Amino acid sequence: MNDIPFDIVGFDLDGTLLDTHRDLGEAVNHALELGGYDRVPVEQIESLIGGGAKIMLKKALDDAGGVTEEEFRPLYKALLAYYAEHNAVHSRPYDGAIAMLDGLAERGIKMAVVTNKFESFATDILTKLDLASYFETIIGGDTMGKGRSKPQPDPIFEAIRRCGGGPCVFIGDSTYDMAAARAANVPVVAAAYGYCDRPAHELGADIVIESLYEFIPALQNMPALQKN
Ligand SMILES: O=C(O)COP(=O)(O)O
Ligand SMILES: [Mg+2]
Repeated sequence: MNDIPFDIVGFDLDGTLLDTHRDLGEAVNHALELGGYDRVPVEQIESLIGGGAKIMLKKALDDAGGVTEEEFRPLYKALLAYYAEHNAVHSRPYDGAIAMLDGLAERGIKMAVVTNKFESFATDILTKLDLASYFETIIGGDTMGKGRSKPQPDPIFEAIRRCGGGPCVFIGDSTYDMAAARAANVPVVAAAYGYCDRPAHELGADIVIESLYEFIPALQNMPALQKN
């Protein structure tokens, strides 16, 4: 029986379902080294995650002094090539993720991933971690076309559509997620354990959780704020 007031749950990926910062950090460091810059601690990369790989590398290079568009392009290409080969070396679901996904599946909830990663990377990682089958659809930063990724609402609308419609709640860890969910008019939960580019309680979420074990209990207590 479904005891939560939603039929659809949309998930951000990096910093929400999966701890991916080490693999992303290694990819950034690969590009930094190629450009002749010093490596940075992978923990430092966390706050750069959320807007996709391009923004992550841009921010890392800005911190290192900045580059021209011409210098940027080959480094970005190198990052993507490296990440394609090393995207699930250290990346793992957060504690409580599997039990939570099973709990939602038992309730007949349709689940979707809405990430700013490239769709192919997201699908590849979730497949390698044996998690892809939980999801009705995986929508990446490139799925909807240019200018239509989070913080735009488009990928959330598309996820709801692909899940057959119905009341939806979204969970994410960054300002991109909060803005996208607000623009799509769906309630939103903040993952305080993630890479929050702002303190979790300042993200403007309806609810803040400290671990994925808290997610289903939080949903049970959440009124259906919106029928889509
Ligand atoms: O890789 C990123 O920067 C963003 O990914 P996310 O949308 O899954 O957090
Ligand atoms: Mg995220």
